[in-house]
Amino acid sequence: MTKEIYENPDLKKERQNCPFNKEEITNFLDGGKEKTTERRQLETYILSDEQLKDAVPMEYLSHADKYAEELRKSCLLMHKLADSPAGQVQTLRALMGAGLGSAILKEGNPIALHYVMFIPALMGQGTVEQQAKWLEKAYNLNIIGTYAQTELGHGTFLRGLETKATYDPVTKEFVLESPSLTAYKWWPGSLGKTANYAVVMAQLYTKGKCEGIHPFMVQLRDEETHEPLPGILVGEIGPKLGMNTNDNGYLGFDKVRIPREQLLMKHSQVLEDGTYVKPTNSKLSYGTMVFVRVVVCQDVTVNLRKAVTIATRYSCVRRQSELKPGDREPQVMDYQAQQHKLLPPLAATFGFQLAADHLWNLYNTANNSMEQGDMELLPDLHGLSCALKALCSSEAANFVETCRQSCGGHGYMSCSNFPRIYGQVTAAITYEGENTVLWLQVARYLVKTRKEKSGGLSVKYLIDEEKGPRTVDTTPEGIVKLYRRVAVGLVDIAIAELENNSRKGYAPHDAWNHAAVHLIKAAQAHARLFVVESFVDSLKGSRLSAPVRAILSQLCELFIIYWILDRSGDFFLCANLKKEDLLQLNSKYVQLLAAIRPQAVNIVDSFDLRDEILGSPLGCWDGNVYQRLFDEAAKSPLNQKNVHESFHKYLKPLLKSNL
Ligand SMILES: CC(C)(COP(=O)(O)OP(=O)(O)OC[C@H]1O[C@@H](n2cnc3c(N)ncnc32)[C@H](O)[C@@H]1OP(=O)(O)O)[C@@H](O)C(=O)NCCC(=O)NCCSC(=O)/C=C/CC(=O)O
Ligand SMILES: Cc1cc2nc3c(=O)[nH]c(=O)nc-3n(C[C@H](O)[C@H](O)[C@H](O)COP(=O)(O)OP(=O)(O)OC[C@H]3O[C@@H](n4cnc5c(N)ncnc54)[C@H](O)[C@@H]3O)c2cc1C
Repeated sequence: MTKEIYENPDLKKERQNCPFNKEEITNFLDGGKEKTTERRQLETYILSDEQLKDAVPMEYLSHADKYAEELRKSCLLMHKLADSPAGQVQTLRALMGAGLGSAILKEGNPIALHYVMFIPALMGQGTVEQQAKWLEKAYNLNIIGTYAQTELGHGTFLRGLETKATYDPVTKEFVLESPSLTAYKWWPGSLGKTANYAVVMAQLYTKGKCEGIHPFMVQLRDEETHEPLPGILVGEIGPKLGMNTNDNGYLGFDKVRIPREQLLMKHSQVLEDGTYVKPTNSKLSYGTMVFVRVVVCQDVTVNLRKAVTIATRYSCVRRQSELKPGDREPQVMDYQAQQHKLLPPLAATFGFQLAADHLWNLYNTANNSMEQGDMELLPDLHGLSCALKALCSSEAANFVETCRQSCGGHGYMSCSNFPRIYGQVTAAITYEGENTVLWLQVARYLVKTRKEKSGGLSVKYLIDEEKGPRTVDTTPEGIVKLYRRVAVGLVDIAIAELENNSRKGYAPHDAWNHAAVHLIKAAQAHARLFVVESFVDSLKGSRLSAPVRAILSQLCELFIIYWILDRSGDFFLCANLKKEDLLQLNSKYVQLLAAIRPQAVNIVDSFDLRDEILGSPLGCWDGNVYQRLFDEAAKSPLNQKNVHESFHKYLKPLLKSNL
């Protein structure tokens, strides 16, 4: 007899009469039907492997056992690469990301940095000969590497890094030293116990002169015994807010000698006699970070998609309180307040994905031209990658926390998966460039462009400023113009602040520091303009059926209005917005909440996120929330016996002690 598949009746009702083809949205997000098929095959290939399932929930393991268990699964995943139906590159991309990879390696991937930064650093910083020497070993996992840049005393200020690499022309070697405790590398993933090699970023000294930060290939551990090599002091930094098996570690050097050829010399060189050959652009050694910032935008979007799916399905299963006196308790998704919490992040997942796709294309174009020696696109790529990484990570972290809060007490359970999702997304605010620092990098680029009237495609609006009447048109295209006016206006306000500070007699660095609040606002407005424009333009340019276009256009309109209502001061200040315009936008916003509400479950179903990837009893497709919560509670070691042994040891004596 076929087992009746349970489906929560409320979810079942939500799914009836869906006006659009969910598969079409799935294909749109995957990049085509073939990509969807490939992804599903890969997910089945990985998720059906019983050896990759956790015998007990990771929460109940020790720090060391969590690491060992995640390393076991991570190594097993690497063995599965060869037979993957999706090919190595696609499979690795999926396994290193926030979707399929996190479904298996819930506490973090001990070898993530090998693929996320070590290999990209070898490719981006190594000569053809150096790539030939090490890349094959890296791809074959004969060596495991990390990217060791941040130190105990410095993460942001790269020019302040202390690790030294001094060239010895007699032996034709570099001598690596950590001159102080603060010079110890601190944070690199996979460094604690896993990696045996690292690309180490160090201050290069030759002929008595410091030539700045450069990348060095360094062996850390013996390839057979895994013992640290002489002069290498390495270990793990301890528990963190999340990602506790990413194996973040520390690394100190006590006069470690490496051959000259282990300076990665794609962009700059040191000749045998110690002569330094400069790069065409001194920031090319920062290239690995640019690549990862671009990838971070996609990863935080996947995490946000998971959080929104969990919260949306749960909000349609959960019935609470009384809307109409005497009526049955309503689904909490029927409260406008709940829609206001969940539908903007739902819309944001599309906006961030489309912007991230746009940035990825820019990265590939820029990288190809830089490979030919053409640096023209680098400033725009740096500015945009900083802007989008900072915006997507901070907005996604806030939205994930809102999703967690929207699920009440059950959202606070570890098994809800919100703590892990939040731990992953909030880390992205800090790593790959702390967001405030990146905003200031963006502002530097905007001010320079506005003043010099020259810059890349993403800042063209600062050069060819639109002329004509400053009317307020609240169509999507008209709203993009409002965002553009705000972006220009806030840059001009920041520049006026800088000039005002200079007139007060501030030195340039003080004038800059005392304008930081305005500079950061201008940078954020620039980033929002990019996302809004990508969202509107991508929908205009896409071939979609009328029903799909209708729902995606509603989501787009909701999202671009949401940010106006959230930042209305900027729009009053710079975009000629009037009170009546804002009231009109507010009523449009609540109309859109009501219009999208009936399709919320169908939209998150279109994300096609398997239960194993969501990893949450609150968000399962069938909506069987309460039974699943109970099943999770039953796994607690404390529930294995009615009376825990500690009662007899501690509580009973207390109860009998008549204090
Ligand atoms: C904050 C930074 C960028 C400051 O760098 P600095 O050398 O001090 O440069 P300036 O601020 O003086 O700017 C000079 C000039 O250079 C341009 N520029 C800066 N960075 C880049 C770049 N990456 N690409 C291209 N151009 C760049 C800048 O625009 C200026 O141009 P002008 O024309 O205006 O002169 C730097 O210190 C920095 O990047 N800090 C952040 C460090 C960071 O990101 N660390 C990440 C470590 S790895 C990690 O976190 C891994 C995580 C694990 C995981 O991802 O899983
Ligand atoms: C989960 C995780 C994984 C990581 N993995 C790696 C890795 O694999 N490899 C690696 O090398 N590093 C790694 N890092 C380190 C990470 O790159 C740094 O933490 C990050 O660059 C921030 O630097 P910091 O920690 O020195 O913070 P700081 O820069 O000290 O930030 C402290 C405060 O100072 C402020 N601040 C700093 N400079 C300025 C300024 N110029 N203007 C205004 N405010 C400023 C910041 O905004 C922040 O509020 C990781 C970090 C985390 C959290």
